[in-house]
Amino acid sequence: MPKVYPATSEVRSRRALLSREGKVALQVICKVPVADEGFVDYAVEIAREGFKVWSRMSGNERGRILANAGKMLLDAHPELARLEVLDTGKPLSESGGVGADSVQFFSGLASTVCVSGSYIPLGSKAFGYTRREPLGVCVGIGAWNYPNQIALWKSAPALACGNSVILKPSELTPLTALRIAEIYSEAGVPPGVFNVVHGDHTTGSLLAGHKGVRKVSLTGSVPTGKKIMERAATTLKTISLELGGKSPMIVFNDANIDNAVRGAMMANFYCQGEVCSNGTRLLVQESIKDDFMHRFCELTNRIRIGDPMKESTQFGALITENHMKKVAFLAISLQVPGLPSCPRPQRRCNSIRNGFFLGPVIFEKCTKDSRLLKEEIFGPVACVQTFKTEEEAIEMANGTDFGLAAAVFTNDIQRAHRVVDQLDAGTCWINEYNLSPPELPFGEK
Ligand SMILES: NC(=O)c1ccc[n+]([C@@H]2O[C@H](COP(=O)([O-])OP(=O)(O)OC[C@H]3O[C@@H](n4cnc5c(N)ncnc54)[C@H](O)[C@@H]3O)[C@@H](O)[C@H]2O)c1
Ligand SMILES: C[N+](C)(C)CCCC=O
Repeated sequence: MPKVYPATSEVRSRRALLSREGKVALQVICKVPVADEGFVDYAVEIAREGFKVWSRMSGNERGRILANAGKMLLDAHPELARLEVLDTGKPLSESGGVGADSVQFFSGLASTVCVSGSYIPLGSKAFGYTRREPLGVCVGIGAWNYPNQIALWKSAPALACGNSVILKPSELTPLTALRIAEIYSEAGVPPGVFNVVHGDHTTGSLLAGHKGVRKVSLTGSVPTGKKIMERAATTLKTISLELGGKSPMIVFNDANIDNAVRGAMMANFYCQGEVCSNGTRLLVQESIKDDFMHRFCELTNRIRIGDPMKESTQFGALITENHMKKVAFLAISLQVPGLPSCPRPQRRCNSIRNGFFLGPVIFEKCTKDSRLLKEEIFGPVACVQTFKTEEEAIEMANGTDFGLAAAVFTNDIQRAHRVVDQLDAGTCWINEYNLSPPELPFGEK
């Protein structure tokens, strides 16, 4: 059975969008416990027991179980997608699915490079060897925008290598982790190996500082990353941080403009703009700016905003009222120095009374030091700037404290690779945006 901890005295409720007979309403959909210190200790103890069993199995045995889980997760796609819509408010067409492929991919690696070491000859009389060993209990702490994907991207490689996992999903999106735990368990993952602990920053902090935990992997904001780094340092545990971004997308005048506009849509308005790697700083070469803006605004104004449970919806609700207010402040109140080019910054979708809907916004007159160009907004707000030369584009692209992702749109393949080589970003795409198959690493530089 998956380890689901019993309710504590403190209970947090969750309001979410429910779709009934075409009407969208805000309702409490579940209550989850917030794990306190006692529960965190309990979870770590259970995970250590699970580790003893799992780490002693051969990579091949683990791989077989994970392959089974990967298939079951794929089959459960419709259900996981629906749960993710309930949790997040993002459209069904953009939910779930992403993640099962990661479990399938890592299942295939479980008995290969993940676990093999090297043989080192030391003359004729001796040799040395290295071993790759699992760490022990690994903690995954998740953000709310991709709950399925985060749970699976974190657990798949850790489990393939023989670690046990404690996942703490975001307190805003608790649902899918529990179903994923059930599926892992049904697929044959032994008790204590994949565990879910619910809670907020207090629970996350307890896990990050726990002496029985060997590694923490966070997907979240930069401030949280700094706090986790501090907490993890108290026990010298290793960490992986997947944090925020303010990524550039460069469009040169020789690019296929329709493809660049498609890329800009994907890089800004997919998942209501709540994507870490989004290319929210659109750098467009001056000579094609008018054409680009015309087509970009036209497509943006055609986005179908609405009930996230409807297959035809392309743009759902933001995660919480507070988040919507923050995005709206930046997108509506902070119109410095001009009005948005694409006039769609309405607070709510007209056809939906409830829910935190905020239409897409495109700014094209941002001054260099505008907050719009510096801060991660994490909502449907795109900023367009122009450049004259390749050198200028590279300088503008690198003018950020973040370094998560970037893209270059051009038909000149030599220029594409030359520019990518000079970009300070962890993931760079050419004539594409936000592709992230499991075969490729994803993350900060
Ligand atoms: N790089 C990536 O792969 C990636 C992917 C998705 C989201 N993100 C980033 O996540 C952010 C949005 O997500 P969010 O609002 O949930 O982020 P957040 O940092 O507020 O919270 C993330 C997780 O950390 C926990 N947490 C918060 N404070 C903590 C603390 N002091 N100690 C331990 N745990 C703590 C939360 O409970 C949550 O589970 C954005 O900045 C976005 O760019 C990054
Ligand atoms: C799969 N995407 C779209 C690249 C999202 C990765 C996670 C970032 O928020």
